[in-house]
Amino acid sequence: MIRFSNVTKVYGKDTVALERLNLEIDAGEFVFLVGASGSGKSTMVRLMLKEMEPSAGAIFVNGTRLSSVPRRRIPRLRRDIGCVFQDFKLLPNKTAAENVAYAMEVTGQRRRVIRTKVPQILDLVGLSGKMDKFPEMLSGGEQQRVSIARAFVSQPPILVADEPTGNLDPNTSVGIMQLLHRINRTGTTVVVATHDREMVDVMRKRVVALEEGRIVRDKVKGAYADEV
Ligand SMILES: Nc1ncnc2c1ncn2[C@@H]1O[C@H](COP(=O)(O)OP(=O)(O)OP(=O)(O)O)[C@@H](O)[C@H]1O
Repeated sequence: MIRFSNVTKVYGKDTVALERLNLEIDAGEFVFLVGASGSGKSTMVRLMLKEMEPSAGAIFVNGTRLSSVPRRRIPRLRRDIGCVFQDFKLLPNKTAAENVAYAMEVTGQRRRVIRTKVPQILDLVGLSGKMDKFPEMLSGGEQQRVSIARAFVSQPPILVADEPTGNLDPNTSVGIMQLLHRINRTGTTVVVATHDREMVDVMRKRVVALEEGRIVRDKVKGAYADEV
């Protein structure tokens, strides 16, 4: 589903963010990318979204080599990867429902589909009573739920989250992780970059640990928590 093949990313002249990295994530997996600040997590996320190109090596998403995707087809590619960020990235002048609807509009979905799906997805993330609230009227956890709803409303095969709980308190974070887990159970491949070790241990999922742009551990479900 997602494959990094010998990927190196160098920023500028000599900042090596990833070094000959190999990783394979199968369809339906839930994978944490962990590592200290600067270890390369966000770089991996940005490469998966084709926000930039690797310096060497190749990235495949759904069997497609990203470097062969022309610029004009990037929007189509992004439809297959929902993304969630630490700072939610909601439009402040739109309500929760409008934020989700807008994401569907820009990908060309029909009005009728949007009208049906928006309430359904907001209900799924536990926000049916807050559809008409603007982001500033919502808590951080609620805002993140809106952004997850927005990322997932078209049921992409992959959902990528970069520090989704970075701005949230521990209890709220657990709720967000449980939501991502539920989304994963519907068959969506979920990749979460985080430095929240406690959360990672609780979740008992595959954990890929990065250090200075290299994978130093790759543990399947549960094994990681037992070791540390
Ligand atoms: N746009 C950029 N230009 C130059 N160097 C960059 C850029 N983005 C990241 N880097 C460098 O690449 C390395 C990896 O950064 P990256 O953001 O991928 O790490 P990270 O694990 O996501 O860190 P954090 O947890 O702090 O977000 C770091 O040394 C960082 O300083």
